[in-house]
Amino acid sequence: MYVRGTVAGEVEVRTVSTSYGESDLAEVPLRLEDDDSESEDASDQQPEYETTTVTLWNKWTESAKYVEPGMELLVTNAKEEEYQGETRYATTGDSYVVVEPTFLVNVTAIRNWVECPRLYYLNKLSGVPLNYPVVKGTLVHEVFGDLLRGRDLEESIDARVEERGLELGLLGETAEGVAEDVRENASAIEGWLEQGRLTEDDTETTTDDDSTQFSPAESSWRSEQLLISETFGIRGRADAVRRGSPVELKTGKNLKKEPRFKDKVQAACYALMLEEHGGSVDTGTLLYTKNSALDRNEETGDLTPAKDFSMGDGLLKFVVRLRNELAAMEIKGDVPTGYEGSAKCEYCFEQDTCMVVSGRLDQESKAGQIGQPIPADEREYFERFYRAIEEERREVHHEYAKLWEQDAQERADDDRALIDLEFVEKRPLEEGRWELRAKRTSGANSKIREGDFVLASDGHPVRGNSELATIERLDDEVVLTADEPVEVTRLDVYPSELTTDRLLAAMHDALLKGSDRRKDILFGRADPEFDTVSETFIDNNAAQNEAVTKAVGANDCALIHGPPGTGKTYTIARAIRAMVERGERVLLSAFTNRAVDNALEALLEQLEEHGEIDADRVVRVGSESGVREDMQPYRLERAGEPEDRVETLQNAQVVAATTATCGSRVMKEQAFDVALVDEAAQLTEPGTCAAINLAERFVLVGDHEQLPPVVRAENDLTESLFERLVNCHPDAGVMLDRQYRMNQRIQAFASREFYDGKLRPAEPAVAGRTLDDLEDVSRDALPENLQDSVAFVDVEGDSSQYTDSEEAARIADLIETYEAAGVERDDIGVIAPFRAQVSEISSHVPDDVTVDTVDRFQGSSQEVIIVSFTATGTLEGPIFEDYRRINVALTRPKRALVLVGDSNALATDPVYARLLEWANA
Ligand SMILES: Nc1ncnc2c1ncn2[C@@H]1O[C@H](COP(=O)(O)OP(=O)(O)OP(=O)(O)O)[C@@H](O)[C@H]1O
Repeated sequence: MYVRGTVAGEVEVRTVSTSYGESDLAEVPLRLEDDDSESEDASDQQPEYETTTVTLWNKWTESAKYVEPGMELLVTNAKEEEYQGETRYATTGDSYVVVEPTFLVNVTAIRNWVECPRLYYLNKLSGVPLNYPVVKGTLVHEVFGDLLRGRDLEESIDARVEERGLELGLLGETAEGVAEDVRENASAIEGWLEQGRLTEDDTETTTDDDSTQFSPAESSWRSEQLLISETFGIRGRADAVRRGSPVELKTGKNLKKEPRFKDKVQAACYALMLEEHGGSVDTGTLLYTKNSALDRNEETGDLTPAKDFSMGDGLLKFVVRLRNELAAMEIKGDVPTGYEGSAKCEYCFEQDTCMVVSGRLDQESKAGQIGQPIPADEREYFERFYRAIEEERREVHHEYAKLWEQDAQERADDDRALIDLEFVEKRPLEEGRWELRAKRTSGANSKIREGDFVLASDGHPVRGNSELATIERLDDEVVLTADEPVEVTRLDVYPSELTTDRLLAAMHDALLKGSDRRKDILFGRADPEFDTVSETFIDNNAAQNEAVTKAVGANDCALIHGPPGTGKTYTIARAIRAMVERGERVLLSAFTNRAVDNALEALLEQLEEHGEIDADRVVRVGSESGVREDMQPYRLERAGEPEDRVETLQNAQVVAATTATCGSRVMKEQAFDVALVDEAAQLTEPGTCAAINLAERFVLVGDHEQLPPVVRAENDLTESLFERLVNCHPDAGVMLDRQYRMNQRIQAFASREFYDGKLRPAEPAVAGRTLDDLEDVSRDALPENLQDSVAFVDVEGDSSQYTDSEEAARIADLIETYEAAGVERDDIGVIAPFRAQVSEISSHVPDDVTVDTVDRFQGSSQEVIIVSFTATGTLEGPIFEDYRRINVALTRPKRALVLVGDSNALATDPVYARLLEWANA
């Protein structure tokens, strides 16, 4: 049986004499998890939990040593015991003990940890840099996967090397040289597969097409299997699985008979997960691809590339204990010193880095320290943000847990899954991958978008057959590409730690690699300096001109505060043009792809008008699905001849990419004179650092009165660097105060409430905008209350918390009314606070009316905006969470704004009360 609960007190470890001799045991007081958490009164009352004692025997006492009150503990195959009238539990010979099972540890992290816990920590801090061994390793893995899927070796090598043209170019490698290296490694794989075929007969002949090639049989081989364990709190991707057993590929040599211990540990992690999913694993295989390439005269030892080992119970348990040690340390927020393990520092390749990091952060380390620590306030900052980023990581883990904690319908209702798909077909693609098609049986909403990486499964993303797949098309039908032919009936959002990893690396780089001057600015120890620039850049808008002047003249940084519609994009484009004219290399970045493309478009327009640079010197870095159609010609193709690819990037004077992409290995190799970051108020501090780390000076553009950074946890990440610096260095900032969007009456409330009344229409034509300006629209055809540009429609509403069908119905009527007056449907937008209400309204109104949450409307505008407040009774539930959201909603329309809600409910809040007064005026 499973015993699971929260540790309720101190854990005692002692030694006792038993009939088998001396044994260690640990007694853990555990508050058991309630099995019927669905019980009716669960929401009001803290259910009574039962506290019991669980005895962990022998080696499991090692894990008990890390356990602290409050941590979660899971014991499998436990036995029940009666002790003085009380039910207790104890481990058996078949038990596993898992500390914090919802803390999902990556298999590579466990592998690093067993090598040295400090190495694990260092890798986490700095990420994996761009270097040849890493890229070559990836290539060999890709070719291995291709071979397993039956692709021709030479074809695979050529294609894979070409795909990585850009990275190889940055490393100064040639395609031929790399192909040769990969071939050397791959021949070992091919030879071994060939041998396997002869002896094991786990292949079948494919007779389709005109080829009579052998290919590994679907049933016995599988390449790249994604595994997630809900029991052991481990996840990872096995390189391959053969007859249910893990096969790991290592692009190195190993002349011993046995696989390396850390490699065995890695394979054992996969074995644990395969067993959890119903398999029975008794061997693991490590494939050392360098072995067969060695000259037999030079080397002695065991030259066979493939080394099998038997997967013993002891090893599997050891692996779980390692994982427990790591998870417990992370939960406690401790930093490993290296003393936890037995690695010898003098043999470690990372010794120097280790000592430098330890010295700079003044951390205890087995390797010792070198150099002076960074100042105390920077160390405090490091610790604070490290903790915040780790909290964010925990939230990603909770997203994973929802894959099994929520049922399919709950996931669908949460917009995290598309369920009930009808599988249509699987089609092999040329490269050995598969195209999968499925029909949607409902028009349900979800967060899943074209280009996304998702978990495609035949029913359950963790327990069923599932695979990572890319969404190629998403309409009535879903078209996916994947490595394995899953008969997909369900898609789940794939939670990724990539963003978290990159935040950590960006923070690390800012503090440990940033210049002293940069850090003086970031920590408020020095004031930003500006050169005098006398040129006039924009002659019809003084604030914009000042902003460009500051951006161009800044030695350190400039901050442009741009309320809605004030020409941020235009100003950015003008500033970049001026920088380019001065011969500077510029990074153009933003939180979203959309903002990057908008700014790029505005820049290209300006450059074209002034014939200043040829468009070849502008490069957009991003994925094919991320970059807007009309910007595709500027997108940097990664595949190709290495030298040519790298030249295209290095020659670019303007490089445009999202801040997330700025944290990629390729972008981290780039250097710029200046980084200009749009949507900076929506970025966390480390998120902003990812971009500004790459440049000598920086310009941030944003509006901290609109949406804050998107983070899952409530902590230091919720305030943007932009906002902090605006307060810390007011002289470096300029506020754009003339808006080109809203008619006078619409902007009045937002200006007064959020911008000290400073926001004004840029021109009389803007101030006097009405629906009458639109072709074939007459306001006279509207009922009187809608003739004004701002109207309030009072709806009592229903009592549901996240939806309001009465409001939805009234909104559908309003849309009809506007249509009757000549307004086009696609000129109308509807904003609601919750996704549930978005769905509700969508089901009432025609498809071509955009209905969405505030988040999706940020950065765009519309002729008519209707806002659904979805609140009745008291305003206890968060309607728009915070006022910044309502600011965004109110500042989207150009000509008409209609607020729909329950006036009695709204009047209970002072800001909404003022809003009502304005709307009803
Ligand atoms: N100085 C200017 N003179 C004339 N038109 C301008 C000027 N500045 C901006 N505009 C116009 O105002 C409109 C809004 O500008 P832009 O798109 O740059 O705004 P924004 O601040 O980026 O908007 P958002 O708040 O949506 O991010 C555009 O049509 C732009 O051409």
